[in-house]
Amino acid sequence: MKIKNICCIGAGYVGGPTMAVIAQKCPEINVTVVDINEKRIAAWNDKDVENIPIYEPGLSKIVAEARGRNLFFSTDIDSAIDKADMIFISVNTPTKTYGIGKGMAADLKYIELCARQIARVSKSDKIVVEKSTLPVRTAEALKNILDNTGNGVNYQILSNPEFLAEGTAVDDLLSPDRVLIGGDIDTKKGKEAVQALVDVYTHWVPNERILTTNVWSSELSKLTANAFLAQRVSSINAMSELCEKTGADVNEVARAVGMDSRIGPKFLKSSVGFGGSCFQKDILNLVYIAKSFGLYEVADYWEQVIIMNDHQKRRFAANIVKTLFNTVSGKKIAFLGWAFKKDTNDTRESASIYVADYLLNEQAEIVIYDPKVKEEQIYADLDYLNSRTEEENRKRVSVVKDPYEAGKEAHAIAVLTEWDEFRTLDWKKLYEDMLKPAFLFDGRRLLDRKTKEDIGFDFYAIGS
Ligand SMILES: NC(=O)C1=CN([C@@H]2O[C@H](COP(=O)(O)OP(=O)(O)OC[C@H]3O[C@@H](n4cnc5c(N)ncnc54)[C@H](O)[C@@H]3O)[C@@H](O)[C@H]2O)C=CC1
Ligand SMILES: O=C(O)[C@H]1O[C@H](OP(=O)(O)OP(=O)(O)OC[C@H]2O[C@@H](n3ccc(=O)[nH]c3=O)[C@H](O)[C@@H]2O)[C@H](O)[C@@H](O)[C@@H]1O
Repeated sequence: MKIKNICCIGAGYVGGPTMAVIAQKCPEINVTVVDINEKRIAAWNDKDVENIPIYEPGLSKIVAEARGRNLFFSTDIDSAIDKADMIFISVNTPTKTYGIGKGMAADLKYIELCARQIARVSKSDKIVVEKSTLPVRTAEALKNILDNTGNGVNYQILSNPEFLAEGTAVDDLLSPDRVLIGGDIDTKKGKEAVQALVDVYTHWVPNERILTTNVWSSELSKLTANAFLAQRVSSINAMSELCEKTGADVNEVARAVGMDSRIGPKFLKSSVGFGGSCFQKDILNLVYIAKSFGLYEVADYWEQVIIMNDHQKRRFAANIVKTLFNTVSGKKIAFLGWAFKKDTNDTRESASIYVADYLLNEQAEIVIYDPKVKEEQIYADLDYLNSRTEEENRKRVSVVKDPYEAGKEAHAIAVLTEWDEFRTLDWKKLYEDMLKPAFLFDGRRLLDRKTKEDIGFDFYAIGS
């Protein structure tokens, strides 16, 4: 079966870049990305391709090539569903904030709405692809909704989780470690559906990197991959605290350990704690699923990854207070970085939000500089926590466009994101403009200790 029309519901960090690459690589397939968010769709359609709503290196060029040719962005969801032979669901699946499973389970209301809309609109057979990260066995619920509409349409459900990381999305999509496709491989129609999606990817992904499994393995593999990745960060962060007590250096330990080919060198960078929209959400979801099957030891095991991460954020903040003679009340602390990692403007679950909140509770004054994050986003992140009034957040936190302004007359500087530009700042100038003793806290192991101490800083770095 040859796919001619693809529809993707959800034009976010995953739907947008993924479909742009599919459209670029498969010029004979029409790809329409739809969303209920009109502003977002308008931004994807902006005449100036640099204004597309997601910043990812290399993305605007791909969009420029395919948009209007075989890549379209639209709010007409019904018509795109109607035309499509394959529909990707790429909507958000946040942690539930209400009801049963509050704070743990994935909120599947957006997924269900998509399924109901597909069921209502479809007149011809469809392959429905789960692109969002979902709890294992969600495909069963989707199939139930789709098959019970009684309009004679045949649906095949596939799971095709996405493994891209923000900041490197385009490279990750163009040359993925693997593409995972789960389907009903025991039936003829199921096999055909899997093959149809395999044929889309083989336009640019080598066959040996395309892995097919049953649906449940595919759904669970995505949660597992994120849990393992986050676990590595929590593992090295746990060691960072021990390093600080013993005179070992976490970078040296990571290097020594990572050279063991069974362990490998990646994802062993100690930090102030992992952030991003997915690690915490997906592990909480895994913990919830394990508990719902009565697997309490499994749940506790994975929950520890989150507990360690929360501890790392808290202890970084607590160390600032302790080092500044046990009080930061009324003291100015400069933050370099607010994004959850470099090369993205995404701040979801960024460690900086929680470090700031802790210090604000201790009555600090915070001045923030980040090269890509907008002021309104920073205030929105703090307001969302509900720790104090919006007025108070604006009174005690300021956002500046220049790192030197942030450092002026500060008691301390804290590096929260590993932006490359922070390495090459004029640290001598920063030092001179600060109050003395001038404290510098490196939450990313970005800066060289010796040169900073030679300048005169009281220097603290995670894990050394
Ligand atoms: N952000 C990332 O780097 C990655 C995310 N994922 C997963 O992909 C999924 C999507 O994540 P993001 O793209 O980051 O989310 P996002 O929040 O950036 O985008 C989701 C979009 O879906 C739209 N939407 C929600 N309900 C809709 C409906 N009923 N009809 C039409 N549009 C609807 C929203 O308006 C929003 O624009 C999540 O399950 C996430 O866990 C997976 C891999 C990487
Ligand atoms: O499902 C998802 O959303 C995605 O989640 C992560 O991607 P992402 O969160 O975009 O970025 P990462 O590079 O994984 O970084 C996550 C956090 O961990 C931190 N980190 C990462 C690596 C490391 O060694 N140390 C460390 O502290 C980063 O600074 C960042 O805060 C995974 O890497 C992707 O494979 C996955 O598709």
